[in-house]
Amino acid sequence: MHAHPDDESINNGATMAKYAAEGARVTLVTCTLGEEGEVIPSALAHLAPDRDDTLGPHRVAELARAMKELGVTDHRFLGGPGHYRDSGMMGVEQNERPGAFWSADVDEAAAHLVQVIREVRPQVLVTYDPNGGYGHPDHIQAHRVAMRAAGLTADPDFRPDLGAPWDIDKVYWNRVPRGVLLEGFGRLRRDLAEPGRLPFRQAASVTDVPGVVDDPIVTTEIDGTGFAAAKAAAMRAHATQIEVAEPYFALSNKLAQPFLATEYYELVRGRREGGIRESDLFEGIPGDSCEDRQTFGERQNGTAL
Ligand SMILES: CC(=O)N[C@H]1[C@@H](O[C@@H]2[C@H](O)[C@H](O)[C@@H](O)[C@H](O)[C@H]2O)O[C@H](CO)[C@@H](O)[C@@H]1O
Ligand SMILES: [Zn+2]
Repeated sequence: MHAHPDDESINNGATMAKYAAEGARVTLVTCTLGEEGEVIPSALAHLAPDRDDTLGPHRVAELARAMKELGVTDHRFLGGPGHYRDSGMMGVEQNERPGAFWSADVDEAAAHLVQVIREVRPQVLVTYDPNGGYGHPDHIQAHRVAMRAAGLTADPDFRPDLGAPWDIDKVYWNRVPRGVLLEGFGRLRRDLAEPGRLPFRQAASVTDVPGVVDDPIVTTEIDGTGFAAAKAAAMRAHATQIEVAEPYFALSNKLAQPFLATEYYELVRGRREGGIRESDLFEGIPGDSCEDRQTFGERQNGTAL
C-alpha cells in the first residue's frame, strides 16, 4: 500500500521485480495519483497543480511504465483512479482540500482495500510504518488504512458483500537500517567531492530517507541485486519526480541519496524463524510454495508491497 506513484519503485522496486520474476502474484494499490507533486523536467512544468493541474494523469502513465519495467501487471488505485487526491506535504492548505486522502474516512478507505484483499487473497502485505516513513500525510494515512484493512478483512461480520473473509499471514513495514545508510552517504559525500562526477550537488540527510531505524529493528532483507537495473528503470519512469545516477538518486529537491538494490523490512505481524534476518517475505508461511505465492501492496508495491 503506497501513497503516490513513485513510492513503490523507490521503496520496493527490486522486491517487486524479484517476486514477479519468480512467479508470485504481485498486486499493487496506490492511494492517490500524486497530483500535488513537483515537476523536475522544465519542459513538463505546465503539468503542475498550480498550472494545468494535469500531473495526476501524467503520473498514471509514468506508473504504468514503471510497472512494465518491474514485470508487475496488477496495479490499482484505491477506490479507483482519482478517488483520493494527493494531500501535499504536511501542513499545506491542500491537506484540508475536499477529496484529499489525508482527510479521508479511514474506515471507508479501508473498505476499498478490503475488497481488493478479499479478491486477491494475499499471504503478505507491505505498507509504511506509523509515521509513513517520513511524515508525509498521505503516507501516514496509507499506513492507517492498510493496518485497518488488514484487521477488517479477516472479520466474517465485516461487509460480507465485499467477499469472503481473508486472513493475511504476514504484514511488513518498509524500513532502512541506519548502518546501511551511513555507509552509503559516506560514499556519496566522497563522490560529490569529485567535480562533475554526479549530476547532484548536495546530499540529503539520513533522516530524509523514509523508514530509517536502528539495524536490529530490521527483521527482513531482500537481496535485489539481480533486479537493480529493473528498479533503476522503474524509478527513471517516474521522470517528473526522480533523477537516477546510480548508485544514487534524487527527488525534485535535488538532494542525492543512496540507491538501494537490497530492500529492508520490519515484520510486524506473522511468524519469524529464530533471531536471524529473513531473506524471503514468505518465510514461515504454512504450505507456502512459489506458485501459490501472492503478495499485496498498497500502491505500492506489488508482489507484496
Ligand atoms: C517520495 C514521495 O513521497 N514524494 C511525494 C512528495 O514529493 C516531495 C515534495 O514535492 C517536496 O516538496 C519536494 O521537496 C520533494 O523533493 C518531493 O519528493 O510529496 C508530493 C506532494 O504530496 C507527492 O506528489 C510526491 O509523490
Ligand atoms: Zn509518496
